[in-house]
Amino acid sequence: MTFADLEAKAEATLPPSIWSYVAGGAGDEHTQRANVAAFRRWGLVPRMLAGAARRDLSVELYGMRLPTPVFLAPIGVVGLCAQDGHGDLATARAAARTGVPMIASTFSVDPLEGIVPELGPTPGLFQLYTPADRDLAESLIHRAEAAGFRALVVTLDTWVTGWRPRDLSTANFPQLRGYCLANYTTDPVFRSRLPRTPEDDPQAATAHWAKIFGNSLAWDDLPWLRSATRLPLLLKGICHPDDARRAKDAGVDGIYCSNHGGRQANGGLPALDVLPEVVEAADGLPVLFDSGVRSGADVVKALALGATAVGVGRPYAYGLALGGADGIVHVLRTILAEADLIMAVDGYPSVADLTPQTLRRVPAGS
Ligand SMILES: Cc1cc2nc3c(=O)[nH]c(=O)nc-3n(C[C@H](O)[C@H](O)[C@H](O)COP(=O)(O)O)c2cc1C
Ligand SMILES: CC(C)CC(=O)C(=O)O
Repeated sequence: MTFADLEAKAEATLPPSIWSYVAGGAGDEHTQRANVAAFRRWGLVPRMLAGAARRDLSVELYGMRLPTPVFLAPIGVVGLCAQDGHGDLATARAAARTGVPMIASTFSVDPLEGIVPELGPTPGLFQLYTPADRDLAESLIHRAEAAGFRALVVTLDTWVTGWRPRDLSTANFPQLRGYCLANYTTDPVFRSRLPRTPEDDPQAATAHWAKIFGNSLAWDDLPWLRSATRLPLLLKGICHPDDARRAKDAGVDGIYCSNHGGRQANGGLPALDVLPEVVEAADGLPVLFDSGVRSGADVVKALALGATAVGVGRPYAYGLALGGADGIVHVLRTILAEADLIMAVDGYPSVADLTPQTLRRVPAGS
């Protein structure tokens, strides 16, 4: 099915407030739409007789050979899209079945320790929303390491949530909060900060969580962050080449170019449009990318513009809503099959063959 079919079916399936949360974005959602539209301004140029009867879609990331160049972007409280509430476990099972790595959100509904066993040999990465309490941040990081996650992805663009009219009109956030706490109420440091246990006083636990959620990290915090983990460290939300350079200088292992799918700040450039300059500034560091990826053609274009691996976001949440782990597997296989077929037809046998020369700008208005 096409993304439009998937989206329409998910909207018809999910309760309206959950649909608003997942599908919605910041402001009038111009940037969210622009992320998608940006892919249409690039066209792939086919090459003939290029030996693409066999393709190799694998990529290398931190010593891991990934069978495909796609990963599952972190989606907080994705459990809301799952009929049984265990959306993170379903996502991990889909990752296990496809070999597509999963980035688990700090706001997973299933505690992080339960996610890795479901992944089998497929790598899991842990996404951190850095709480203001550093001991708690370190505790989350060390738990993620002990659980077997293979890299730490620190999200920088969501220390405060964006202006999201759909969520504001459904008053979603007060209700969502309670679902964000699984990795906190299981955390010894978080528990030690509360006068009574979260089981005895869930409201106080939620109030404390809300207080520490927002932490605007600064460059000065990077040495601490770097020293807090032995895992490869990536920064998510980098859209400016100077930030990519500075991150590299601070010793990070990877850049994650994303504008959070247009959920945080409206009025921004499409993430795809900033990808080439971020890749150049990253100067050899792996660059993960997401925001607006809806099809196999989109994956191929982001790779051609220099992404090391490409993140699928909303589409898999919709697959989860429609069919649990099977639904996510279906969405991933559809995207991957299309990417593979485009590379076959267009004569690009491997990811390394996809370069900026693979693309031309589509003339305006066509
Ligand atoms: C419902 C929802 C929840 C999200 N939660 C998180 C999160 O917890 N952490 C994070 O770093 N990004 C989060 N994101 C952003 C995604 O990782 C990704 O950047 C975004 O979905 C890409 O845009 P797209 O889905 O339109 O392609 C979330 C996105 C959605 C749609
Ligand atoms: C609970 C939210 C802050 C998770 C998120 O990152 C998002 O909704 O985009």
